[in-house]
Amino acid sequence: MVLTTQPSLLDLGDDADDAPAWSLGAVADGLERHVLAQGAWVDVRRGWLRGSDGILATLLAEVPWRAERRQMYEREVDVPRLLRFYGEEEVLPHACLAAARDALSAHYADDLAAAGPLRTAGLCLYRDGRDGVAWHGDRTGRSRREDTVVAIVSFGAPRPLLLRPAGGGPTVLRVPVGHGDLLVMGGSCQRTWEHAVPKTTQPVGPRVSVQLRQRGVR
Ligand SMILES: O=C(O)CCC(=O)C(=O)O
Ligand SMILES: [Fe+2]
Repeated sequence: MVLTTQPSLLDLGDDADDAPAWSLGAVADGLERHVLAQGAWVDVRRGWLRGSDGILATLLAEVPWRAERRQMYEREVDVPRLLRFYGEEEVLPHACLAAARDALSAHYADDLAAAGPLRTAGLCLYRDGRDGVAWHGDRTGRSRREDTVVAIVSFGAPRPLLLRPAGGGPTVLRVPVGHGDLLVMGGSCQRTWEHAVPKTTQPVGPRVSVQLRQRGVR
């Protein structure tokens, strides 16, 4: 009798050697929870998505990245990162992103129950240290009033994601995220805390952030 091994359902990528080009670990495996004040929490799972360099190359090449401008007082300025938002009906630019979204929706089902699974994907490309995102909460839509889960999968050069209480104060949490790391903000985090990815003068390669959100949250 010949014994064969069943490939894991999550080893979905294929390359010439028949080894998976990418795979997802179990979400719970090595997940660390940081409990913050006022009903907020942040979960971190390092190296969740294996094969992240190949995924980064695909995302850099195939996502129709767009530069945006934003009104800042009297001036219009460049948003310091490139963006592409995928609504819930759109096909995501890499199969791993749909697998990640579905695995996270299952893992966080209790937290998501009030408004349904993760459905949209906001992609940001930080080209180098001159790109970043200033302090903010993701408060457009129902997250202004209600708890939500925002899950971020990162590819490429790690950049620190910082958290501080809403309205200012010292940084309480600083988590470098890149290379397939997962960071999930939950509970009241978008209302009661702020997050940022500061610009840096250090030489740093590109990073892509994929933010998975529920319907009606930006
Ligand atoms: O770079 C990140 O992972 C954070 C991006 C972010 O906070 C946002 O786009 O709302
Ligand atoms: Fe954000």
